[in-house]
Amino acid sequence: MSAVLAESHQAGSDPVAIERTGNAGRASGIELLASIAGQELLLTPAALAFLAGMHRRFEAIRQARLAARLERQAAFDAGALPDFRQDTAAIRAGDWKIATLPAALLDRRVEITGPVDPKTVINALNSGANCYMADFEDSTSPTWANLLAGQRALRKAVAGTLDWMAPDGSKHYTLKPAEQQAVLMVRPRGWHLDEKHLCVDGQPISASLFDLGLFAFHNAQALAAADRGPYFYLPKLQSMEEAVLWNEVLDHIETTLGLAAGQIRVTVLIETLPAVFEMDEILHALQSRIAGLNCGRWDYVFSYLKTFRLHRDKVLPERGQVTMTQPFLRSYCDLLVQTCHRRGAHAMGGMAAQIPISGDAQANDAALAKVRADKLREVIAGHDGTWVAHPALIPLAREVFDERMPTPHQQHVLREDVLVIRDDLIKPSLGTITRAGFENNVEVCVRYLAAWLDGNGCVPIHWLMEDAATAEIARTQLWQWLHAADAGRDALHLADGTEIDFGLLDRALIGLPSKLADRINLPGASRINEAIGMLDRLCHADTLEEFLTLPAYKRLD
Ligand SMILES: CC(=O)SCCNC(=O)CCNC(=O)[C@H](O)C(C)(C)COP(=O)(O)OP(=O)(O)OC[C@H]1O[C@@H](n2cnc3c(N)ncnc32)[C@H](O)[C@@H]1OP(=O)(O)O
Ligand SMILES: O=CC(=O)O
Ligand SMILES: [Mg+2]
Repeated sequence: MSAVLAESHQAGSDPVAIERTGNAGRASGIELLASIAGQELLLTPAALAFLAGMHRRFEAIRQARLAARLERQAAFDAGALPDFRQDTAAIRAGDWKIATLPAALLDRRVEITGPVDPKTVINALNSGANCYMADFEDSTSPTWANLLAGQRALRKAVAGTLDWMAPDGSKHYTLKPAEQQAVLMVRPRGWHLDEKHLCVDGQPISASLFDLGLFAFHNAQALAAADRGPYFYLPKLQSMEEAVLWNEVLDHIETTLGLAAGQIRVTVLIETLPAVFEMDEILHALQSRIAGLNCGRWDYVFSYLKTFRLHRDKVLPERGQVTMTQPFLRSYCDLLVQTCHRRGAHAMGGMAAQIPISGDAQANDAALAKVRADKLREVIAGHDGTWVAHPALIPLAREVFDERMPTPHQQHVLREDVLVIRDDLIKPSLGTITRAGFENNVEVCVRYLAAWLDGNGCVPIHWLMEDAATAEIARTQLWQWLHAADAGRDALHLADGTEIDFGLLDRALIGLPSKLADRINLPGASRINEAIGMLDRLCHADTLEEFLTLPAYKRLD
């Protein structure tokens, strides 16, 4: 084994054949289309061969699953409504449980999430939370540099050697001892995304396989030896079949890397409207390796909007009014808790968008009160744990869960009182669209997109955490409101009676640069005009773009 391989593959023996990049790599079908210093330590020939093997085995199935999404959406666009499946009724009716949970995942009352830069990784692992979800998805802008810096940071964190010096030398960050660290979980990007910098046989590899595969390749054995995983969060699934695909991928990884069957455990985000109708089926498809389901509320609202993009009777009020106490979101959480606990899985709560507000005690108290109310709602509903966006929120979330959940989890709360039917899950919420709500959607979208294009995937805007999922809600609402008048239908109106038309959008976009002019330190300030142009095009397009990050990724790197 070469020095590089010996350094980069902790297991000591290569489980897969080695191929080479460069000219020889092109001959082997593997091409790296970007280069940053030190990447060869992660993208070793063996790691690349491992990723290529997964691509060759699973790419056609991934494409079939993505095509199935479009087919299903075409039916929704034609008027069909999502519902529980008839062909899987036996799975829902059956009496079965998921595999016993590992000790490290029994008590997950507070999970912190955050992007994968070294400082955040250290702060999150040291934060006192039970778990840390290292996020390559909603909160990471997937520049090549961010992805590889993240993989490198996580690899060093698993090895216990990660440290980081603030650029001005003012603080040296080091990890606490392993037993005091949060349990690491990693969230790869979703099935819809490609990783354009790594091509196999002329095709870009799936971003999910790249993120998860590379992490597993370098860390799985060390984590397994410490009985700490590997553990993953799986995002944006839309169907049982997509869970089957994940299960096959994870089986393959276990076999190839010599892990015990079922060593990899996953938590699936239920964050699309179609998936809420297949929760039992998703648990069943991943029965031997699932640990829980999570209410990914922001993408869930985005998915509701997207699914019903052409359903005039399902238009939601402005973003700020679509809170978790709205009946359709309450039903989603209740059904998730009931489903999980019936099967022996954890029912994880989600993320309140409020973050601590520095320099304004009153506003800070109000923000924290909202987070507290959200966590209280979750623990009362029967959730086994929750998410926080910021370390300062951990004590608050822990206090609420400790008080109401004296046991490590509350799987004994079966929620047999819950009776959720299809119509409960698709009921639109009442409310209004105000001028401020419209303009806020425009501002959030532009500022988030600008930050993302600049390599920053999570930013505070007006003291709310904004990431890809929250920005998607703003973007999709704008498109839906603006296109409500298509095909000769009546336009929608703001609460003040103004018709929602493209003039309204134009005025909001034109006014933005001057509104933000004195904020030169805004994340992504130099990309604001580009973001304005993108939002303008996305809103004018006749069809709704599936994901904001698909066209945006073409402009990255
Ligand atoms: C819809 C979804 O998918 S939710 C999941 C995805 N979203 C997330 O994970 C949100 C993660 N949160 C964040 O990225 C950040 O909290 C932000 C961007 C919202 C705010 O960050 P900042 O403006 O840096 O916050 P602030 O200045 O108050 O940070 C104070 C300290 O806490 C740290 N910190 C803030 N958030 C986190 C976090 N999530 N994990 C670890 N450390 C964090 C900062 O690094 C900073 O550390 P330092 O004192 O050592 O310099
Ligand atoms: O990933 C979480 C969400 O709310 O979206
Ligand atoms: Mg999400």
